[in-house]
Amino acid sequence: MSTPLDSPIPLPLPRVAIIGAGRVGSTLAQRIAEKNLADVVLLDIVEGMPQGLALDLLEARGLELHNRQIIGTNNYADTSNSQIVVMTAGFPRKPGMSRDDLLKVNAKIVVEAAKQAIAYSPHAIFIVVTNPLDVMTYLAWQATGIKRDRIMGMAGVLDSARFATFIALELGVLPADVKAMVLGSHGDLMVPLSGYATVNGVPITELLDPATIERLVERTRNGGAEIVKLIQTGGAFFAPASATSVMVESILLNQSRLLPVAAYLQGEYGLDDVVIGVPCRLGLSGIESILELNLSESEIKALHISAQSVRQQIEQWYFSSV
Ligand SMILES: NC(=O)C1=CN([C@@H]2O[C@H](COP(=O)(O)OP(=O)(O)OC[C@H]3O[C@@H](n4cnc5c(N)ncnc54)[C@H](O)[C@@H]3O)[C@@H](O)[C@H]2O)C=CC1
Ligand SMILES: O=C([O-])CC(=O)C(=O)O
Repeated sequence: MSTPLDSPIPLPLPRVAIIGAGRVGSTLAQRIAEKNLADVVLLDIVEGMPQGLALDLLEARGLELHNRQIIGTNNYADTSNSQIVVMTAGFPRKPGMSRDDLLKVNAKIVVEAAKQAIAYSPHAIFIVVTNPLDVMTYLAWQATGIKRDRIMGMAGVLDSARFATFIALELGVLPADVKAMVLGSHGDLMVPLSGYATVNGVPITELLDPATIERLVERTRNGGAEIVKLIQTGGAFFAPASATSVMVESILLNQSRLLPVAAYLQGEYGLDDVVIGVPCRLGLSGIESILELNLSESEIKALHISAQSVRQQIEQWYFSSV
């Protein structure tokens, strides 16, 4: 006779749907599978392409020693009951463009795709990656109608990783020893917090002079454009995929990590009805809490200027779409 212990009910494997199987989406699929975090459904409008990428990733499974399922599809029904939906569908910018130049073309794609995805995964947590990031996250939140703790944008983890990289390169220390935090919108008005950047707990203000820190801050603000200018045909995707996978991991493994995440604010930092990067705890329920740091007057001012630019973009979109 079997007991419940003899025949445990198999737990459903976590599933992550990635909408948009381009460079960021497909690299993220690889990261998630190889970190053994979840099964992955890669969806794109281009026929055959996500299926081909999924097959390619499957053929690497035995070599990479994981056993995660990877499905490529053009059909939202295949994304059903995903725990997380990551939105990477849309156009990347080309040299000379700002992220905001993508607003019109990507808004339509993201709104439509978010509506389709939520219909099949009504309990999913959404992570938006498509640019312009903060506005796309706001529009996806509206399109899905889900609570604010279940929707967020990826930008701060990437921008902070870039800031940490430039600090590590400047000082010749291990990147893993550098911790940095970048808040605000994902654009020229982002707010790198130099006072919170440390090398194993030692503030960088003790290690670098103000002019050098300002140079590294400027390089961070320009980090995406620097890569777009070099690649020419699109933007960064390795580090963006890594940054997104860190968020996915913190949610699925309930790590409750404190990460800079684009979140819908309701009064935090004196800001309301806008999406902007702030420190959040990420766990199984999505955004568990938003941490309000004791920022200096100039940092708060910079955050508000950043939020104002996001608001203007949101208004511009609604104005042009009525
Ligand atoms: N938040 C961030 O820090 C970052 C944001 N990005 C943004 O992520 C987006 C994707 O970048 P890449 O992967 O490099 O671009 P990509 O061009 O390589 O991939 C985009 C994919 O979206 C697909 N797509 C377009 N319309 C679609 C629809 N309606 N439904 C499903 N799929 C659709 C395309 O067929 C393409 O495969 C861009 O907007 C880019 O600016 C990229 C890097 C970092
Ligand atoms: O720069 C871009 O267009 C892509 C992006 O957001 C980034 O790499 O930070």
